[in-house]
Amino acid sequence: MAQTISLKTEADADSAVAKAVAGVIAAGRAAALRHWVPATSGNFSVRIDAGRIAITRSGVDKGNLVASDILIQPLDEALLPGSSAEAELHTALYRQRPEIGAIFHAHSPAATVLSRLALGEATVRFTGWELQKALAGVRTHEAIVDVPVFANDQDISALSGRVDARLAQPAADAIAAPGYLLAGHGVYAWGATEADAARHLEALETLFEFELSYRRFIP
Ligand SMILES: CSCCC(=O)C(=O)COP(=O)(O)O
Ligand SMILES: [Zn+2]
Repeated sequence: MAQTISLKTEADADSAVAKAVAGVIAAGRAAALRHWVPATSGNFSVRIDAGRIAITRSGVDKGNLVASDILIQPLDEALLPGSSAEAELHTALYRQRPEIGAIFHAHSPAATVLSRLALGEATVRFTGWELQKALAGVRTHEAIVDVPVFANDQDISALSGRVDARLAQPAADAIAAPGYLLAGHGVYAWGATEADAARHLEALETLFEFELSYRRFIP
């Protein structure tokens, strides 16, 4: 009996890994179809369990991922060889927020351009858009939703520290979006599940496009 239980537990663990890997592959393909991850940019991760994530290797085409392009990264260990250049931005967030199940990073034109325009404001603030309601916790177009903007940095540990510090102190008068912008670089979005992270990424990308268009008409 004990042997049967142990085999079942191993099978469950294998299936959790396979499900997370499949989720990463699907997220990369979906982003590539939208032209959000040009030239190997972007990185994608899905939580397997409390202590592990599946995450894309560095430098691979995120639109054509195969299982060997994905690493199984323990959250309490050093980054594996071949890790994404930005893996620490994923692992730090998963460690701090157990409710996060997936994190997707893209280099879409709207996120990359708007983040540069908004760097001086430190935040992209949305209000008045019905699509805001696609973001967790937003119930009305009248809500005020903040997306923090950070200066880009090649020192990912330093950047990760700044992201963690700022996300820990959201504005009292706004709802914190499930994502942030890196100026001239792209967007990070997350959710409790892969589907939530995908919806958040799509909603944020579209809201960035709205905002860019809208800003052309206002002084
Ligand atoms: C070619 S884009 C420069 C690196 C980057 O910003 C990115 O998102 C992809 O890096 P990775 O190491 O995860 O492939
Ligand atoms: Zn990037």
